[in-house]
Amino acid sequence: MDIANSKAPGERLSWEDIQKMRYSWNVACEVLRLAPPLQGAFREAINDFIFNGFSIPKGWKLYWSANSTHRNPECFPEPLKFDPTRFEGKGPAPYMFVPFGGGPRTCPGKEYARLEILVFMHNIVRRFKWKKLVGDEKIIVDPMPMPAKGLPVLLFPHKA
Ligand code: HEM
Repeated sequence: MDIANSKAPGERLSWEDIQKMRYSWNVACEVLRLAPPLQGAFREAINDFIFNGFSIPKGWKLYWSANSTHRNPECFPEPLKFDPTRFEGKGPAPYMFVPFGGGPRTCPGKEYARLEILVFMHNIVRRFKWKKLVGDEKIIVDPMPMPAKGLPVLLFPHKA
């Protein structure tokens, strides 16, 4: 809220403001951890190798899963608990938090997505209070996670 409160009505966010929105981004990361938009992707083994005692032959198709990595208690203790503080300080070790993939094929739109998410969060908090119309709405995966009923909300504009 520090950034939201520092802006005059109608004043736009600057790039510097975006860099300071650490807490908002930690919240967004925790959402991306529990409901990664892309569940994972395929790779092809370019060599024979052994992983966790399994022998993987060259040419096999492999699936890396963001979802199972993000819910692995060795990576994230109490994995089902929503806790944005996990991303404070250095945050998770490399390749434990992979909503945008990792390595040479990491999502090239990652920074643009971060910008869009933070600008959206800023504007919705700044302009509205809201009330969810479906209390315990489930998330369905088809193939991307989405609220089962489309997340209907009532928006209440703040008074100017
Ligand atoms: C929250 C938003 C987004 C998420 C969670 C996301 C996630 C991902 C993931 C997991 C991959 C696969 C990485 C891999 O195979 O290792 C990917 C690839 C890709 N993403 Fe995104 N993405 C997002 C937004 C965007 C945006 C905004 C753009 C473009 C403006 C974009 C463009 C791409 C492209 C072109 C690839 C293919 C890269 C390659 O194969 O080399 N993404 N994304």
